[in-house]
Amino acid sequence: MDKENAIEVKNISKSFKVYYDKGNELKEKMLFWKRNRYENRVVLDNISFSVKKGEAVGLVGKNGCGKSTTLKMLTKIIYPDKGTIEMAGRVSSLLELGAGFHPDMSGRENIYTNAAIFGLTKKEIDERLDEIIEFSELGSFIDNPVRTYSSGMYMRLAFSVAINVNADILLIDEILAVGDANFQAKCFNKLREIKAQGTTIIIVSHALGQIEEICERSIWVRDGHIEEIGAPKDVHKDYLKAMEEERKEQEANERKQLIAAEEEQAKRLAWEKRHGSWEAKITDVKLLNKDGEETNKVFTYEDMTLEIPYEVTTPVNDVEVKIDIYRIDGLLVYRTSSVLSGLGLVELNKSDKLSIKFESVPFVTSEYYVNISFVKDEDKEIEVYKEACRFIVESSKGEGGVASMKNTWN
Ligand SMILES: Nc1ncnc2c1ncn2[C@@H]1O[C@H](COP(=O)(O)OP(=O)(O)OP(=O)(O)O)[C@@H](O)[C@H]1O
Repeated sequence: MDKENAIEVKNISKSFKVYYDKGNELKEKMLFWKRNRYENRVVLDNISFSVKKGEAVGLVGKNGCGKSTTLKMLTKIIYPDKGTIEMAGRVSSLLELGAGFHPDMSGRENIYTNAAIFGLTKKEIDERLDEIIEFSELGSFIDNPVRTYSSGMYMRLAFSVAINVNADILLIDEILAVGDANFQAKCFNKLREIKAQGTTIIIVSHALGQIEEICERSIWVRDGHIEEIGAPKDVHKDYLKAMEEERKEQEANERKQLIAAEEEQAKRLAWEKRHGSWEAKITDVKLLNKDGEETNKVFTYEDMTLEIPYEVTTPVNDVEVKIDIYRIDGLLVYRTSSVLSGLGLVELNKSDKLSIKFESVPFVTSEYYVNISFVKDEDKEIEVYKEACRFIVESSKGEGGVASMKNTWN
C-alpha cells in the first residue's frame, strides 16, 4: 500500500442475489415452478480508487448505483466478491441511522458499547463522555432508552460518537440529511475541524453542495463502474448533465409508451365498434320515416324503417341478422332478429338491402342507437356494427319512462 494513501480499493466487484417470489397461490406456484430462485445482480464491477491520507472524497451517483455498498465494504460489514481493500488506521463510520445502537439501552450506555466497537477503551470513553454528550445536545435525554429518540436525536448521538473516537478514517453515508439546519451546520464545522486534524473522510451524499464544500475530489459511480473522478465541481457538472439527459430520455420513452398505449386503445375501440369476417359488409344504414324519407327523428307511435344495404364478397348462408336498440344511456330497449321476427336465417349471396319496418314505435322522448350484427352458426361474427345508426324519438305528450302505454282514464 502506498504510504500516502489511507484507502486503496483495487478491482473490487460485488453482486447480490436477488430472490424471486414464486407466488403464494397454487396457480402462481404452478406457473412459476421453473423460475430460477434468484438472479445475480452485479452492483459493482471491477472498481478501483484510492484516497490519500487527510483527503475528503465524495461518492455520488444515482439511487442504487452502489455507493452505500462501497461504504459497507470499506467498513467490512460486507465483503467484495473479488478485489482487495486496504485501509490504513482506525475506521469510524456513520452508516445506517442508529446501526449499532441497542434500542433498550440508554444513550449513555450506547455511547460505551458503540465507542468500544470503534476500538476505544473504557478509560478513553470516560474521558470523552462529557464531550460526546455535549455535542449531541441530548441533555437529560441521554439517560432515556434510545428507542424513545426521534430520528434527529438518534443521528445526533451517532454523529457525536463517530467523530469522537479519534478515527483515522471517517465514512459517512447520507447521514447529514437528518437533523435540523443548526445541527447540520454544527456537524459540518466539526467535519472541517477533524479533516484539518488529518482525518480521511468519505461522504456519500445526494447533497452535492455539501460535498463541494468539504471534499477535494468526487467519485461518480455509474452502472457498476467509476464514470469520473476529479474536482467535485467538474464531476458534479457532468453528473448533473448526464442525469438531465437520462431524465429527458426517460420522458421521451414514457411519451412513446403513452402514444403506443393510446393507439392500441383507439384500435381496440375501433374493433369493438366494428369488426367481423366481412364476407358481407354493411355499406350504409338509413332510417326512414312513415313517408319513406330519410330522417334521424321519429315521433312516438309513428312507423319507422331501418334500411341496411350490404355488400357481399363471399356468399354466405344461414345468417341471423340481429338488431339491438339501445337508449343513449346504454339501456337495451328492444332486441329482435331475423329468426325472432319469423323471417328465419337469411342467405347473403349477392349485394342487396335489408329493410325492417317497425310499426308504431312506442319509445318516449330520448336518443337511441342501433347495433346490427350478421351472425352465422350462433357465434361466427360476419359483421358486428355497433351504433350503426342513431335517432331521436319525440313524444308530443311529454310522458316519461321507457315506452309509451296507451291508457284510458275514467
Ligand atoms: N443486501 C442486499 N441484497 C440484495 N441487493 C442489495 C443488497 N444491498 C444492496 N442491494 C442492491 O444493490 C444496489 C446498490 O445499492 P446501494 O444501497 O449501494 O445503492 P446507493 O447507491 O447507496 O443508493 P441510494 O442513493 O439510493 O442510497 C441496489 O440495487 C440494491 O437494491
